Amino acid sequence: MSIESAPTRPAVPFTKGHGTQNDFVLVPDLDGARGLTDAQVRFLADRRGGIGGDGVIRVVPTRCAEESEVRALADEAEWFMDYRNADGSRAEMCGNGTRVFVAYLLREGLASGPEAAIATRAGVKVARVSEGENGEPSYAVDLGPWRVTHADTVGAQGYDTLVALPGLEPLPGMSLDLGNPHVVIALPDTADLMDLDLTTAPVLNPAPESGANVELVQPLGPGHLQMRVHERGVGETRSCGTGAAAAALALMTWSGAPHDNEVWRVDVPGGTLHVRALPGQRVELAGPAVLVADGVVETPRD
Ligand SMILES: N[C@@H](CCC[C@H](N)C(=O)O)C(=O)O
Repeated sequence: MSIESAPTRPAVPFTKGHGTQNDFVLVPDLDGARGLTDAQVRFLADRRGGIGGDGVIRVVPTRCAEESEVRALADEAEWFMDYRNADGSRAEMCGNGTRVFVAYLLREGLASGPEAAIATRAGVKVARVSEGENGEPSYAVDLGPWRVTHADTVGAQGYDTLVALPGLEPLPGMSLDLGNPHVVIALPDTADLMDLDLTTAPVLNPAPESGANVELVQPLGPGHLQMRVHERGVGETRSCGTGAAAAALALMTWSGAPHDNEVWRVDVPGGTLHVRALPGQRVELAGPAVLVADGVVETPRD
């Protein structure tokens, strides 16, 4: 095949952004005509052959979403965060992604703020932007309802899963639903969180049907914890917003029950997040969002 006759590769505009270094490639699809194949998502997320990110977010009108349950949200939220993990799989929610998505909408004049409602596969989420302590914008997102997944079967401590990690005895974990699935494990004081090998996925027993994001946590003091995470569809990431919320809620639950408006600081390798237990079994996540670059990339077709 001559170079002249090589098929053209679709040119895709993108913005690279991150929230506490959980990084995303955002692709505007403002009339819903573009779509993204799994291969295009994997290419965009590829750190060597593509742009690089833990996830890919298509910015698309809610009325153009493929899923009818999402289209039904169009009256409440104009824009849909079509979230895909780096392996191409679809996720219901991404806490850090919601902040970056709203930062993008505001920058592009697609929303006016200070409050913006966005559609996700786990319902409508409302974000409020304000000036953070460092003078940079801070985004607080009502992540909506949460629950301990196996509430009917759990023991007094709420453990329902055993988690195997390289070099450690199996540890008990608690499953939580934040729109997407999480298993939170409190590490013993004797284990060094930073030393854990998360290059392979922790093995869960029983294995959840749709997989899970796994958070390893250690309390650092009252209302303060540190966490590492292995994300479903990605691998270890430097932060996970819904994971930070799950971790804080698990610790609140283990020490009784969350109090209304109780706030926890969550330190992750990529920065710091704050989690607030809202009245009515809801939860809020607050943190930064940064847009770092814009460009156009030629992608494979499929
Ligand atoms: N990083 C995200 C979660 C992204 C989706 C997750 N990997 C899943 O498959 O559920 C966050 O900030 O919440």
